[in-house]
Amino acid sequence: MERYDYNLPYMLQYEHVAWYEEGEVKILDRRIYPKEVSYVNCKSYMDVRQAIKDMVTQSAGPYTAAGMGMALAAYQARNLKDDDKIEFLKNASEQIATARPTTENRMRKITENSLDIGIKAIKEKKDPAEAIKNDTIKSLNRRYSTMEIVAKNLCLLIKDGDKILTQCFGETIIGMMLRILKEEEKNVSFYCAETRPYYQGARLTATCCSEMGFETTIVTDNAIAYLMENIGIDLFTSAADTITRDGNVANKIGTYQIAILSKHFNIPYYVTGIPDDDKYTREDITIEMRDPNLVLEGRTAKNVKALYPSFDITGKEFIDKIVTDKGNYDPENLHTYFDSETKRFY
Ligand SMILES: CSC[C@@H](O)[C@@H](O)C(=O)COP(=O)(O)O
Repeated sequence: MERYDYNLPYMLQYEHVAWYEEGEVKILDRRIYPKEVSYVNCKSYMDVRQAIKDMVTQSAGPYTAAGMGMALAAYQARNLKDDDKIEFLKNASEQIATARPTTENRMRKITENSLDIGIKAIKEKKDPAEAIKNDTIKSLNRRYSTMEIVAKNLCLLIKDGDKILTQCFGETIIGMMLRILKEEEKNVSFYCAETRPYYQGARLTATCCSEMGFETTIVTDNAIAYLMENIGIDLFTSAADTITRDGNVANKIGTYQIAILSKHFNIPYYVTGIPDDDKYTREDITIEMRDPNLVLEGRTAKNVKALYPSFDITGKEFIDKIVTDKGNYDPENLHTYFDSETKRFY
C-alpha cells in the first residue's frame, strides 16, 4: 500500500505512531521520547484508551491509535459469535472515542468508521482486524496527503531565513512543513516554546526540527516577549485541536498568550488545520483540565494548589491566516470553507 511517511522525522513514521500487529498495538512512548525510544505494548483496546488518556501518544497520535485500537478490539473478539463481535466493537468505539474530551468529535468519526469497516468484514466473513488496520493505514495516507497540501500553503507564507516560533507539537503539519521547507531549500530556524508541563515543544517539536536539519532553539514559555523584542521572530505558527466554523481556535495552553504577544509585536500568527464542521463557535469547545500534580511537580509547599487547563481558545482577532487544504483564509471568511466539497480528512 502507498505510504506518505517518507522523508519525515522518526516520530511520524507509521510504525512509530501506533501500529497493530498480531494482537498488540505498539505506541511510541512520547512521555519519554527522545531521551528514550521505547514503546507501550497494548494488549487490549482498553490499554489503548488508557495510553491515550495517559499521553503515551498525543497531538494527532490518538487518531491513529484509535484505528489501530479498533483493529485490536476486533482481534480480541475473534472467538465470539458475529452479533457479539459487533457489540464488542461498538463498546470499543465508545471507549476509545471518549479517552480524552479534547478531540472526542474527531476521535468518534474515526472509531465509528472503523466500526463500519469491521461490521462489513464480519458480514463478508473476512478478518475484521486486518480490514480495520488496512483502513487505518488508508486514513493515515489521507491525513498525511491532506496535511502535505496544508503545509505547502503554509510554506507560501514562509521566506528563506525566517525565524519561526512554534507552540506544542502538531505532529503531521510539523513533519510535512519540515519536508516541504527542505524541498524548497528554505533555510529557516525554529524557536520552540517548551510547552510546560508536558514539554511537547521542547521534546517533540524541537527534536523533529533538529532531526530534519534546521537550526532549533528551545525557549521557556515565559520568554516569548523577550524573544520577540530581542531576537526578532518573523512568524508564529501552530496547529489546532479545534478550529470552529467562525474562525476561533483551541490549541495547547499558552497559544493564546503567544497570539496576544504576536499582535503586540506585529508578528503574523498562522494556524494550520482542517476546520471542524461540527463546531460552530467557541461555546462548542470543552477545555480539558488535566492533573494539577503535573504542574506542582513536588516543588512547592504542601497546601499550594495548581490549575492545569490543557488548552486555551484564541479568538479570531489574533489570527492572521487559517491555513487549510483549500487555501489560506482570513478567520472571518472561514465559514466559506464549507461552501465547496470537503474531502474526508481522517
Ligand atoms: C492536533 S494538533 C494540536 C497541537 O497543536 C497541540 O495542541 C497538541 O499537540 C495537542 O495537545 P496534546 O495535549 O499534547 O495532545
